[in-house]
Amino acid sequence: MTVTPPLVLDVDGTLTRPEGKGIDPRLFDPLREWDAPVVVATGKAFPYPVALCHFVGLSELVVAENGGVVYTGDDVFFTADRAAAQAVVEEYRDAGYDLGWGTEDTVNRWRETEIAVALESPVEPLREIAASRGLEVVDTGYAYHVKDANPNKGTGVERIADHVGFDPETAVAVGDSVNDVSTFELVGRSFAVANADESARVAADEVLEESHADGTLSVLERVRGDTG
Ligand SMILES: O=C(O)COP(=O)(O)O
Ligand SMILES: [Mg+2]
Repeated sequence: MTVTPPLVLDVDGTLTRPEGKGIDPRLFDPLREWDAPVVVATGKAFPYPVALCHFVGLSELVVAENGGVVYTGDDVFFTADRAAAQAVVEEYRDAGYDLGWGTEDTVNRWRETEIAVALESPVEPLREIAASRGLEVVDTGYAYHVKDANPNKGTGVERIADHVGFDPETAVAVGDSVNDVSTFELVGRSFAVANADESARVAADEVLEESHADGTLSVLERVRGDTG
């Protein structure tokens, strides 16, 4: 008899299909029917994971903005300040660079605690300006995130686990990039999908043979407890 573990799931590169084809719908039913808490831990702005949970029919247990925003299902916590990141991007813009998202910029529009910059934009000047203001730049493979070094996905998951009442040591995490290292370090068992970056591969207990959502589906098969 095995018990179904809580899950901590990254989104981009982990629940998605390759080549920008969005979330793999084969995950919807197993996640909705998962017999333990499912925490979505992402670098995306807060509304994105909330909407994902809402439309898939999951409880809203959300770490957004790489730990800057945490929703326990009852309370929202903001653990970093957008103003500091905003100052970095103002200086970056003044130096002639662009965030790369176009005029409406829905990537940052609802972002409360950090700012994301497109991978097409030059990263070295961004890193220099961020460092001079005590912030860091995290490259997830999907965007550069200008953020406070302190909160991370792991601190957010810890807060949710405490509130919901599970031991992170019993949880299983799946992810693909450096912003998942903190959750991999927190939980009892961690998996990097085959498309994961070097940091995630090194931090994970196991690197999967399958990539993207195929990898996550294989983890669900393996760790799901007996129902009877
Ligand atoms: O927003 C990003 O850059 C990456 O998002 P993720 O943490 O869900 O992979
Ligand atoms: Mg990811």
